[in-house]
Order: sequence, then C-alpha cells, then structure tokens
Amino acid sequence: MKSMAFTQSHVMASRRHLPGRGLIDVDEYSCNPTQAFTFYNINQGRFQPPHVQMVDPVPHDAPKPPGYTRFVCVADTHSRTDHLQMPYGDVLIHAGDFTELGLPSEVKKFNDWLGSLPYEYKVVIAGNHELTFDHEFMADLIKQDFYYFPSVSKLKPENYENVQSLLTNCVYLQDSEVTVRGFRIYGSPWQPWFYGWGFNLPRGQALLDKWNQIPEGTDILITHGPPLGFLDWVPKKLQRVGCVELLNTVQRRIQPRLHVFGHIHEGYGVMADGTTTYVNSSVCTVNYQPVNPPIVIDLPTPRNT
Ligand SMILES: Nc1nc2c(ncn2[C@@H]2O[C@H](COP(=O)(O)O)[C@@H](O)[C@H]2O)c(=O)[nH]1
Ligand SMILES: [Mn+2]
Ligand SMILES: [Mn+2]
Repeated sequence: MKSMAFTQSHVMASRRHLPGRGLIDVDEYSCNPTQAFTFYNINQGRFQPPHVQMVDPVPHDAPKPPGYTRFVCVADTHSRTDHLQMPYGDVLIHAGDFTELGLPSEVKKFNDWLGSLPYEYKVVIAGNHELTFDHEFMADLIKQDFYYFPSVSKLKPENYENVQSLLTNCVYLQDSEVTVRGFRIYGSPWQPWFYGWGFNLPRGQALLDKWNQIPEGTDILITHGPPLGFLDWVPKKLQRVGCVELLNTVQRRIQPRLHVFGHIHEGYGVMADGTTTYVNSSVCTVNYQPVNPPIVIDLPTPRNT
C-alpha cells in the first residue's frame, strides 16, 4: 500500500459516499480473523487502496494548523515511560497496557508520569495488563488454587478495589465517554480472548455486545485492541488478530474520525480508510522495548467549541 499525506478534507469527501449505517450482526468469519481478512480483501477489496492507505503521522515538530486540536497518541507503555520523549499537543490519549500487571504501585507511578505532562486533557483506558481494573477477573483469580499472577493474587481486595481512583491526573474511560474540545471520545478496554488476561472476551456476540454500547456520534474511539485488517498483523504467527465485529462497528455504524488502539505491538503505525484514521500507538515493541514514538494526529476542532 502506498503512503499518503493525511488531510481531513479527503476524509470528509469520502464520508459522504459510504453506504447507510446499520445494526451489526456477528460476522460469519468472526472466529477466524485471518480468513475473514482474506475473504473480504479478495471478494470486496475491503482493505485495498485507494480507500485504504498507510498514512504518514504528523512530524512532532510540525506547526499545528490554526483551528485544529492536536492529539498525542500512545499505548502499551507497560511501566516504561522514564525515557519517553513526549511531543507538544493538546490532548493525550493512552489506549491501554500502561502497566505490566495493574499493581497499585505501577498505577501510582503512571499517574505521577501523567501529572508531569503538560497536556490540557489526558484520556486513558485500560488494557489486558491492567488486571486489577477488571473486577470479574480479580474475583475469579482469588478463587483459583493455582495463581498465574502471584504478585497480583497476594494483593488484598482493599488495595485494588478502588484502583481507578489512583488515576487522578486523567479522565479514565471504561465503556464510557467524555467530550473534550467538542470531540466526543469513547473508550473501551475489551479485546479478543488471548491466554486469559484482563478484559478478555470471546470473539463474536460477547465482544459485539460491548461494541454495541458505543454511541453513534462518537468522534474518537479508543479501544485496546485493533479492528480486523488495520495494524493487527502478528508476523510470528502469520495471523491477523483484529476483531471482526469491531471493524464492522467502526466502518458500518460509528464511522469515527479517529480510532486509537494498541495491544498488537508489531502493528505500530497509522492507516486510513477514507472515513476513519486508525492509529496503532504501541510504544513498546514485541520485546517490550519502549522505542516507538508517540503518534501525533491533528483534527479540526468542532466549530461550536
Ligand atoms: N496471535 C496472537 N497474538 C497476540 C494476541 N494478543 C496479543 N498478542 C501478542 O502479544 C503481544 C503483546 O500483547 P500484550 O497484551 O501482552 O502486551 C502482541 O504484540 C502480540 O504479539 C492475539 O489475540 N493473538
Ligand atoms: Mn501491550
Ligand atoms: Mn495488550
């Protein structure tokens, strides 16, 4: 795919030509995303240029155009922010996996880092590594005889029950929304089951039930995992692992301007489909080295703000 310079006018022009928005059903290829990608690519050209393109992110030193809001997107920092160079911007978005295990000490360290950053707004969701944020996961964990996560298992409930309250330096979203600078931003931590971490759900109806909670009119969607076909390739397995129902929800119902995620560290980068810009902002590589720079995206600020 060839790279293009991202312009919002390109997006606005293409948005008008999309088919009507509809209710999403479970996809027939839901449980096999690699097969889904192949089928939809060959039969529908769904992931092909000219609509689908790689995008060059905005250089960190580029001046912000007048009337725009600058978003600085990160994910998968995994408690490794000490040497991260953060660019200028208005709104920080963190798309989950800010810790290794969701230990309160890690959450406090992350919150201190957030407090040191100058952004006007900081919007954060959890990922599968924020184990203590998933109450059902924690309830199951403490019932088990064999503990997969010993340092988490030995936490006392009173030390993690209100772990969200440690995030005093950001807006934390969990299947919820916030409006900043006129942008409606919705965040959700869920991703397809993979080795029983936090916020894991089976592919199909269970995940679709979560995506059905995303309100129409959402401008910016933050999820931890990618949708099918956008920055979701796992080279070591030769697999696409994005969520098919998330793709259908994004393209056919929500059509946000921006979708920010992480989780698949190998997929770091930016793509667009003519309506939505997709950002995999994983800072860590697959070997958990925090070397990928934050991704900057400029969007025109809604006029009535
Ligand atoms: N084959 C799959 N690999 C996956 C999936 N989800 C994650 N991964 C791999 O793990 C790393 C890191 O993820 P993390 O959540 O532990 O930080 C990711 O980069 C992939 O290599 C999956 O569903 N299928
Ligand atoms: Mn991660
Ligand atoms: Mn993850």
